[in-house]
Order: sequence, then structure tokens, then C-alpha cells
Amino acid sequence: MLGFIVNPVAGNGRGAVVWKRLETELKRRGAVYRVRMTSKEGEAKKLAAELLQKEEVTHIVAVGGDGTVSEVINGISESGICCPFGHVPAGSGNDFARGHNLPSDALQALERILAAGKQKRIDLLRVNGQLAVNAVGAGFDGQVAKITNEAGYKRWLNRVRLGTLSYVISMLRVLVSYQPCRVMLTVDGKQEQLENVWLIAVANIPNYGGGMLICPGAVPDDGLAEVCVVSGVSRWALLRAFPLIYRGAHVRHPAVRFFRGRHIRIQAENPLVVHADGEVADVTPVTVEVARQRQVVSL
Ligand SMILES: Nc1ncnc2c1ncn2[C@@H]1O[C@H](COP(=O)(O)OP(=O)(O)OP(=O)(O)O)[C@@H](O)[C@H]1O
Repeated sequence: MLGFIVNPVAGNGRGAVVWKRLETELKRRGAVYRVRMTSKEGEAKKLAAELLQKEEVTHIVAVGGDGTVSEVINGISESGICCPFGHVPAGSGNDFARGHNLPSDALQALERILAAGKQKRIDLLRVNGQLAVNAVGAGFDGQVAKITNEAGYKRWLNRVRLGTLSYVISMLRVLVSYQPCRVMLTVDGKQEQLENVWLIAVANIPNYGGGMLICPGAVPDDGLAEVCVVSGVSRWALLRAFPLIYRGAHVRHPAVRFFRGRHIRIQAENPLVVHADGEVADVTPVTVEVARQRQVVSL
């Protein structure tokens, strides 16, 4: 039986709208399912584990954005029950859906899940005892995630359906004050001493932060993470180069380097904020490990 976890506020209310369409279709088909609506942050994780442990649910579907996907996958993992996962995107960024080529149309996504045709095992990233589905980042973007989640303007802008603008405001705030520092990056035992590092992004899929192609070579089921390091660039050169990331054209920029591996250790001169899928998860030093082929996804 399918169990749906719905975040009604995802995508500035799109979650509730998408669920109405899905519910109508499920009823039309006479499908048997369970549904739980989230009422606050962190609840999707608990609800996913409960559906698996207390109901006869065998397949969990997250309806929402990347935050909901991340919480549900962590809930499945903590339940100790192995189950296929499906996703109907209804968020603002929907990087997970993009990274796995899931249909953006809700009914098409549901159709694929119900057909239970193509399923694939995907890698996940483990950091500080939790799983990230898309990416882990340290430094500049960790700081952006931190101040956005703490900022009053995020709630206000979400209310007027301009949630993504809060990240742009935070990015500009961090850009003027951020102090790049020396980082020791160890990828599968190989050490690299890096100077004036702005950020280190460890990704399982190419896209990040609502469509930036930070790690264009990341493959979600190859057992490896792609690591993007931005270093040795001035504040203003970084700002000028920023739009390149939306096309993945930053790969040729001299300030950008890439690594690939399974076991990534980040140690920095100053403690750097670390985010996992946009939520603050830790500070450096930190280890990110590829949890190989951990989750079955309906595609
Ligand atoms: N009823 C609720 N009220 C407020 N926040 C909620 C509620 N239910 C879930 N949340 C929180 O909403 C946050 C955002 O959800 P989600 O990431 O799914 O949508 P999004 O931010 O619009 O999409 P994306 O991450 O793809 O940009 C999550 O961190 C989640 O914990």
C-alpha cells in the first residue's frame, strides 16, 4: 500500500494544490492508500517512520520539495525498514526531481509511481549521522543556509510567495562579509591543501539550490560524490562569475576545481558551517560519506 507524506506549504502552497489533484485521481482509480499532512518542520521524518512501522504501507511517496524529500528519506532510513520511495515534486526548487529526471507534472509523476515500472537504487550522502539526498556544502553556502533559516525575511517572503528571493538576499549579505580561509580536503585518502576557499560542495546530483548546476558531472548511482571547490577569487570576481553556475559554465573558471570520491573529509582553519540539503547539519571538521545505493526510487 502507498503512503503519502504531503507538505502543504511546500512551493508556497503548491503542496496542498498538488495533493488535491493527486487525491482526486487516487479516488477515481479506487486506490488504497494512507496520507499524512505535515504541520511543522521535521514532521515528515517522523510520519514516514510511523507509516512504515504502524500501517501496512510498503511504498512511501513524498509530495513537496527537497526539504520534504530529505526528511522522508531520513525517516525511512531511521525506521530500519527498506521500502521504495516515490516523489511528486511540489516545492520551489525541486532539485531532487530535476536531478533524477522525474516528471514535473503531478499526475504524470503519480502515474509512474502507480505503474511501479522503473525503479533504481540511488546513492545518498551521510554526514553527522544524517542523510542528504542532494548535496552537502561547507563554507559560503553553509553560511547562506544558516542565515536564511534564521532570517525573519524568509518567513515574510514565503508568505508573499517570494521564498527564493530570501536566498538571494542572504547570498548578498554573506558575500560582503565572508572571509575565505585555508582548507584541508581529503578525498579517499588523498590530501589537498587549498588556500582562500569560499566553498566546498559535495553533491550526489548535478543541480543545487533550485537549479544551479554546481556539480555537472555528479551521477546519483555511481557510488561517488562530485566535489566542487571555489577558491582564490576576489569577492567581486565571484559575484561576476556567479551566473555561470546556472549553465554549468563555471567548470572552466580558474577558481573552480572538482574532485570525485566516496569519503570526503573537510578540515578548515576556521570552523565552517555545513549544510545538508539546505539545513544546517554541522560545522567543520566534517566527514561526508557516500552511502552507496541506499534507496530504491520509482522513476
Ligand atoms: N505545515 C508546515 N508548516 C511550516 N513548515 C512546514 C510544514 N510542513 C513542512 N514544513 C517545512 O517546510 C520546509 C520546506 O519544505 P520543502 O523543502 O518541501 O518545500 P520548498 O522549500 O518550497 O521546496 P524546495 O526545497 O524544493 O525549494 C521543510 O523544511 C519542512 O520541514
